[in-house]
Amino acid sequence: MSGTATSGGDDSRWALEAHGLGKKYRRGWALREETFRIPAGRVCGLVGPNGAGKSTLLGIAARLVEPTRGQLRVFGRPVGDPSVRPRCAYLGQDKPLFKRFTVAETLRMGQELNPGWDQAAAERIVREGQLAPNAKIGTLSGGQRTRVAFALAFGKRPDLLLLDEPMSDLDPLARDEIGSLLMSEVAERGTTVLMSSHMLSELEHMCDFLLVVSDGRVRMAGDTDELVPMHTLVTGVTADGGLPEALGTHTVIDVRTAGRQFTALVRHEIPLDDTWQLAEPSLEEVLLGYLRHPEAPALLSPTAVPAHREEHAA
Ligand SMILES: Nc1ncnc2c1ncn2[C@@H]1O[C@H](COP(=O)(O)OP(=O)(O)OP(=O)(O)O)[C@@H](O)[C@H]1O
Repeated sequence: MSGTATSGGDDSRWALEAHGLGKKYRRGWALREETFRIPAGRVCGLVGPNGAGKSTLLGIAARLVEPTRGQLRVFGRPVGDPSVRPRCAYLGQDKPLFKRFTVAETLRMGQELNPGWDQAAAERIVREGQLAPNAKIGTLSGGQRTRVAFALAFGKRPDLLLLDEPMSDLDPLARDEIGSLLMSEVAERGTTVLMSSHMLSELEHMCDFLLVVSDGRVRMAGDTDELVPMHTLVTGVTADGGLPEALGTHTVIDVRTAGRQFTALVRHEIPLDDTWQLAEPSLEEVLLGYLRHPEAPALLSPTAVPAHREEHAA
């Protein structure tokens, strides 16, 4: 849990707490009045298909998008509270930087705008990418610009880091390096990270909490350590081309068949019949099951469900 939360009291245990949070655009709901929470000090993977509502949620947390309904609390405070902004850093997909600024001028701007600025941390990130301080942002490659944007975000020393597909244009070495940096920030400072990504293997490696969204709805949320063991991969022989009847007493999320053999991802409420071959799935297998079947019943672990809150002060 975070050792950096400063607002005191129980609420600062939760980095984000959404109550009936919704965003409606002209064409419809991007986020459909959802209720969930993310504990402080965790690395939370935000997963979902294109158009699921991930950027919308990150945008609301970064105060770039105004919610239509409900409220979002950050470390126990309403997202619009002036105390919230200095504690958050946001890295969007488009990474807006001033093209005419040099790398050094960009970091200087970060220093001037952020009272808790850590110049050494920001410079280290830039140096490790062999970026010349006098290089103009406009002359950098997409991945190099991403590195500068990361330097700005880390230099701010935020308690909450909001990352929208942060590593999509980094080469494998840079991905690995920035990923390690992220993990050491979390370990050393208790920083909370909410990170959208389509790279399931990367999420498996980095995240200890998950928020899966599809069509604006939360489909799964909670500790990976809680969520994954609630599922079993069941392999057996099909009965008349279908699933054995006995499997029907469980929640079957996804089924794959090859010849007469089936492999089903099952959410088990009671122990499974051990005449089948049973195995614990990987996080990636669980995520793929829920992504393939957004109609599967939602699963929120108790950690991800906020206590009822009467007041809705915005
Ligand atoms: N500014 C906007 N105006 C109108 N509709 C929008 C706007 N931003 C997002 N939407 C719509 O809201 C829905 C959710 O979009 P969002 O960008 O949050 O999805 P996403 O999960 O981040 O997708 P991706 O993985 O492709 O980045 C989509 O249907 C999108 O078209």
